[in-house]
Amino acid sequence: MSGEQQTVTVDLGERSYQILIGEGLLHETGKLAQQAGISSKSACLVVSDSHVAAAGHLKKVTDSLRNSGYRVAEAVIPAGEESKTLAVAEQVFDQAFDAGLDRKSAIFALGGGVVGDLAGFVAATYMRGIAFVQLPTTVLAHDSSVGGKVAVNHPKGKNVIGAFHQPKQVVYDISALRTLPLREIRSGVAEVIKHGIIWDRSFFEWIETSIDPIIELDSRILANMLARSCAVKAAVVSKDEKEDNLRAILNFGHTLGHAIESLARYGTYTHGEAISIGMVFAAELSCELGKTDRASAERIRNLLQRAGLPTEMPANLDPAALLQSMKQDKKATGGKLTFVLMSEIGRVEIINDIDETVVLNLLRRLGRSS
Ligand SMILES: NC(=O)c1ccc[n+]([C@@H]2O[C@H](COP(=O)([O-])OP(=O)(O)OC[C@H]3O[C@@H](n4cnc5c(N)ncnc54)[C@H](O)[C@@H]3O)[C@@H](O)[C@H]2O)c1
Ligand SMILES: O=C(O)C(=O)C[C@@H](O)[C@H](O)[C@H](O)COP(=O)(O)O
Ligand SMILES: [Zn+2]
Repeated sequence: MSGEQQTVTVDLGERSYQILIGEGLLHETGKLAQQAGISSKSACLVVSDSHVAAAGHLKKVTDSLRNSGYRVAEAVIPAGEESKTLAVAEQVFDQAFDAGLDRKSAIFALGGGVVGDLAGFVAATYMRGIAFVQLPTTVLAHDSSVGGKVAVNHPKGKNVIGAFHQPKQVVYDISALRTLPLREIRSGVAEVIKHGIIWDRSFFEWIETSIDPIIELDSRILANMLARSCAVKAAVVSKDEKEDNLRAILNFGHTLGHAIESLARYGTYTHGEAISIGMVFAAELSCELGKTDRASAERIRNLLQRAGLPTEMPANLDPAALLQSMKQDKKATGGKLTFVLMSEIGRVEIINDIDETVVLNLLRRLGRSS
C-alpha cells in the first residue's frame, strides 16, 4: 500500500476545513480532532452503521478518541438508505441527550453518505447546531462528506429535510475502503465520473484510461483519484456554498436519479446506480436539445458501463410518475423542470424551464429501448 497522503482544502473563510486522505488515518482520529479544535471537555458521539461497525472501523475510532482523552458514546444505526429518516435521527437525538452532549460537543460521522448525511443533520440541529467531523468509509462518501449538505429523506422526496452545516474536518482513511462490497465501489465511482463530466475533462479522460485499476482500488492511484474528485467538489462549494446557482452543477444526473431512487423504493438502486442512469439521461437530453453531440453522450454511457454501472432506464417505472417526481426536485422552481445539461465533457450548464413533453417523450423512448 502507498503511504502517500493528500490534503484538499475547502475554502469558506472562517468555516474553511481540510480533507485529509491517506492510509490508516482512522487510528489518528483523536489526534486529528484535537488539531481541528474539537474540545475534549464535553462528551462526543460517534455515529456509524451496522456494516461499518462489524467491519471493525468503529473500534479504531473510539479507541483513538479515548486515547486522546475524549469521552465517547456510540450510536450505531441499521445500514442502508432506509435509515436516512427523521425517525432514525430522533433515536440519535435521544442517544446524544443520554450521553450528555452539550453545545461544545462534537459528532463524528463514521460511514458512507447515509451516516454522513444523517449524523450531519443531527449535528446541524441538536441544540441549534454543534460541531461535526466526517469520517467517510465509502468511495461515494468522497462526495457526501464534503460541502455541508446534510439531510434525511421524506416519503415525498430525497434529502428534503436538511440544512447546510459544514464539518470541521474530513478524515478519509482509504484503507477502510478495502472492506467495501464491489457493488458499493462501483456506485461511488459514478460520482467520481460526474466530477469529471461537470468540471474537468482531463480528469474524465484519466478515468477512461484507469477505470479497471480504479474498480480494483489500486493503491497506486486511489488517493490521487479521490483527491482530484474532492478537489472538484471543494472548488464548486467554495464558490457557491448554499447553491444560489453554480453549486447545482453537482446535481448532474440527479434530477432523474433522485426520482428513480424514491420511486423504486430507497435501497433498490444505490445512489450511484440511480445517478448513473440519470447521467445517461441528462446526456441524452443534452443531445436531444442540441446542446451536445452524440459522441460525447456515447462516451459517458461507455465509461459508466465499463465501471459496471447500470445505464438503462428501469423498465418497471412509469415515465409519468418519474416526471411528476422530477417536478418536485429541489432545483425546480414554480413547478418548472430544471436540469443540468452538458455542452461538452468538462462543461455543463443549468437550464430552467425545460419542456416537460420533451422529457416525457425521451423517458418513454429510452424506457422502450431498455
Ligand atoms: N451530502 C451530499 O453532498 C451527498 C453527496 C452524495 C451522496 N449523498 C447521499 O449519500 C448516500 C449514499 O452514500 P453511500 O453510497 O456511501 O451509501 P451508504 O452510506 O448506504 O453505504 C453503502 C453501503 O456500504 C456499507 N459500508 C460503508 N462503509 C463500509 C466499509 N468501509 N466496509 C463495508 N461496508 C461499508 C454501508 O453499511 C452500506 O451498506 C445517499 O443517501 C445520498 O443521497 C449525499
Ligand atoms: O453537494 C451537492 O450540492 C450535490 O448536489 C452532490 C450530490 O452528489 C448529492 O447527491 C447531494 O446530496 C444532492 O443534493 P440535493 O440538494 O439534490 O438533495
Ligand atoms: Zn449524489
